[in-house]
Amino acid sequence: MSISYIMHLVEFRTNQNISRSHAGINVNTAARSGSNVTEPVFTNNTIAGNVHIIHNAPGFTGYRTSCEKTQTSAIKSVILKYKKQICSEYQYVTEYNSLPGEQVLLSERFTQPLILQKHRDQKEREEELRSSGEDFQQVLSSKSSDESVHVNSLFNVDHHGISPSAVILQGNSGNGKSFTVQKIMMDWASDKLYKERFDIVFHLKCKEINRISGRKSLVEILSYSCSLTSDEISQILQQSPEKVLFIIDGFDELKLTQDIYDMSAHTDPLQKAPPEVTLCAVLKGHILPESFLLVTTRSTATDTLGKLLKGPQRFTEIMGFSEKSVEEYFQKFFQNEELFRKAYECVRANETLITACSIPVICWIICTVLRERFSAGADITSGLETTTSIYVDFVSTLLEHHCQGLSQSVSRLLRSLGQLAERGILEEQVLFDEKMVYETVPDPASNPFLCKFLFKRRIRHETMFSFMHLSFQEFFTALYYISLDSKTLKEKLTKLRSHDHESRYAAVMQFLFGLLNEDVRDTLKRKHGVFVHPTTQKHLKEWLFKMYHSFLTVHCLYELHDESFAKEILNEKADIFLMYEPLRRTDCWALLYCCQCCQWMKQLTLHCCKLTSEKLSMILPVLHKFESLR
Ligand SMILES: Nc1ncnc2c1ncn2[C@@H]1O[C@H](COP(=O)(O)OP(=O)(O)OP(=O)(O)O)[C@@H](O)[C@H]1O
Repeated sequence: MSISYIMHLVEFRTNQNISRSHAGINVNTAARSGSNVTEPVFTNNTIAGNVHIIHNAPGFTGYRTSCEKTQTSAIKSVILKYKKQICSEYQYVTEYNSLPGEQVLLSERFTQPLILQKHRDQKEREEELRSSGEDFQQVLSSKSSDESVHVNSLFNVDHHGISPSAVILQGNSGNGKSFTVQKIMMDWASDKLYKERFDIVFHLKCKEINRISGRKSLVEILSYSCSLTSDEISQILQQSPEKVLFIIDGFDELKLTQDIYDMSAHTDPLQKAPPEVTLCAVLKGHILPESFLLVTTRSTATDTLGKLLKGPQRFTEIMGFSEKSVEEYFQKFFQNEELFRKAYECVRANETLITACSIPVICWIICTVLRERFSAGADITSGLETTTSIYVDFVSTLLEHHCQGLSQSVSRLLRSLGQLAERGILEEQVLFDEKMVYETVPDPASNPFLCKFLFKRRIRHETMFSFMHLSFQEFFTALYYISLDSKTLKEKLTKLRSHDHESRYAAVMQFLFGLLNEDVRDTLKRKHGVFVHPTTQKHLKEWLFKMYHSFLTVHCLYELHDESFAKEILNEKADIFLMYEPLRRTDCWALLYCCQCCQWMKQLTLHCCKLTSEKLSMILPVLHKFESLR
């Protein structure tokens, strides 16, 4: 028998006794029951003879032999090669719409997200979920000043002088966990991060581990996911386990089986077991207890992870982008000052979108659609993509790229989310208890649109769920309403309005019109099997004729983006626009779209702006900008 790598410890096991020794200089052997050791021959790395060998037996603390010293430099060169390989692979990102071979440099995209190192309480959560626009940015920036943490200090000692063995990095879907992991890998491999701290960093993706079949050891699992051979990995793990970092991405996606609780603890990196059992042995600290862990997860699986993971643990959360990071992202994306300014101003003038931009994947969607518009030479004054279309793109992106093995059909999932969202709006809730969620959504843990929180309630924990932001709750309500027949919809809207939720009602109405848009309707039907009920479209349009709320009308028309209908409505209802309500800066796009559709609207708007009440003056700089773009 020969083994191709040096063993630090070799166990020769007989049926009766086990004797251990440290290889290289001092090896004990014993015969199998009833037989002899048949002339074992030890030649450098080769051991011949009728012997049974178990690698890396527990208890090994690391002897440094002269032989090993030469291997240390061999290992160094293996790690160097590994780092080079990581750099060449991780320097690029493949975007969701990339064609084969199309890639973007990570450095041209990556923008520092806001990472907090604390659990927020119920009040703080509610505040984040309900605020929007400038208020929302204030909420974020108040946290960024004193509670934010940089990736390079994730493993630093705390004020008790304790450094964590395992760091949890929680974040909502699309908030940038995998992207941050890619950046950490890239920075480590290029010696910019954790250089002294970790000799080696392994990156394991849970969704890939799910696809591995059969029984596998840790070394085998690692060898599938990186360029190193099993032998190289074994050597590295044995050399200095306390300098090993495992980054495990997407714990929420790991398919856990009963085996992880039933199987006896295994401690050997070469012992085979179902892949999830092997991985959990690493998480629990049974295998390589001295090593370090960074595990990313959505909030829906954080409690399970916390129970499995070895200690001391540290909890951190990716909050997404602050206002400054959104601007930086746009700048990086467009790499052209004029286009960046145009795009950023567009988004800033839309309160809902600028708030949603704290979710990095939304920034990517918006920049991508705007770039397409710009390159097609679209006239910017015709407006940005509608808010609804961006939300639909977001839903499609998460369903297509961030969902593995949904337990139900997409249309059912969306419907159940809509029912939960509606109930929340009627009951004025943004946080839902478990009972309420399980009554409507069958499998909330695997739902990428829901977030889960644990709150301390006296001596217990309480689990609550929410949408990523109140605007998503409003969007999913509208998505549910749009497929109802006109009679039911009418009842629902009446109820919504009578609950005195004027701003919720207005937001749902805007999304409803956005969902009526022809392109959006087509996407929903084609991709997700969601149909607009035939009677509903007619009902909603009729309703708009009767509505006496000038700015809600303008926003609904903008979301619908049907020019001839907009003209018809505006001419019909000219009288309601003679009395302008106070303008907000965020009304610009909708207002300008209507100005485009109807000449008198434009004159009226400019006339009103000349009246310059304090609020009207807020809109002027933006209006002038648009005028100059013409
Ligand atoms: N820090 C960032 N800088 C630039 N873009 C980012 C950043 N974070 C995320 N993105 C963009 O958002 C997209 C989604 O991010 P990512 O895949 O990392 O989310 P995630 O948190 O891992 O989601 P999930 O939990 O669904 O797997 C990325 O493909 C990228 O376009």
